[in-house]
Amino acid sequence: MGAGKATTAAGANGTAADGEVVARAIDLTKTYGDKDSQVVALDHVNVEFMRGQMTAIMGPSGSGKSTLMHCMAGLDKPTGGKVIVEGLDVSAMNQRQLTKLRRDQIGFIFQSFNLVPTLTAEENILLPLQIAKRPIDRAWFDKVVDVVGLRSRLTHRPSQLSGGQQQRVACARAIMARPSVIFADEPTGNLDSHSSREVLGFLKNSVREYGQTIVMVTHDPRAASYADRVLVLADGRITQDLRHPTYDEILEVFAGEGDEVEDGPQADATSREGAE
Ligand SMILES: Nc1ncnc2c1ncn2[C@@H]1O[C@H](COP(=O)(O)OP(=O)(O)OP(=O)(O)O)[C@@H](O)[C@H]1O
Repeated sequence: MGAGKATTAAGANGTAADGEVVARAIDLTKTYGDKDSQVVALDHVNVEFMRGQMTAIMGPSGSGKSTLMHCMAGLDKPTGGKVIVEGLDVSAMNQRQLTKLRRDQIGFIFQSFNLVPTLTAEENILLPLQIAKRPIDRAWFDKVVDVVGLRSRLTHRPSQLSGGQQQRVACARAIMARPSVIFADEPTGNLDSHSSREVLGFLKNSVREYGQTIVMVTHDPRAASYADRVLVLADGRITQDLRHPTYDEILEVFAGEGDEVEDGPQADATSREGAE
């Protein structure tokens, strides 16, 4: 692991050095199954996510990345410990409170875009606000649409858009409600290198320009190199916490772990341009 000037390893306890905490896990534990066949997906994880930062979560398959994100987002109940988002104890919330939290404070971007096929791009972007009966800030909508470069595609349905364009619609939808934190689960997993760069560039831009907080699970070291911080999970624990690591420093962490991290044509071609 590089420990150069730009890359500050903050130990493996996930405690960030500075800034305002948006979300934190305290002693977070998640087990599946019963005593005889128990799987420890998260093993006493302590981590803080800071406002205005993009954090990538990496690690081998089965290391607990999705479980961590789902617990942080209130989609999954922890077995032990706590999740706090914007000072609210997510782990203690009932279903109604969780629905409100996910509606008001949290944005999601999935690998499979999750757009409504019968709605236009514009309708998809505005849908969560309409469901929540929240007013639509047209000036913000215009800004977001211009940043994602979808102005000429607003009347198109998902089937009439490329994968990258569909994912940019999903990004716009997530950011439209100005959530406290966006959780992205392999947002570039289904995209070619060009579209990946577009989507990552947009996410990075929203962090830089609007102070958006993003937590993104990825297997792609190129995608992770866009992040301000890279957390590495192994066996349900945080084993590395890297600040502004370069692509090479990220690769070094996984050196010798074979096929656990993508370094194929897509990863190779996803340049870091726009990442800094
Ligand atoms: N619903 C479930 N029931 C039982 N075990 C589960 C369940 N969900 C996850 N697990 C187990 O918990 C562990 C962590 O899974 P998780 O999906 O969080 O890993 P991951 O790092 O996201 O993996 P991947 O990169 O393959 O998506 C794995 O051993 C997995 O098999």
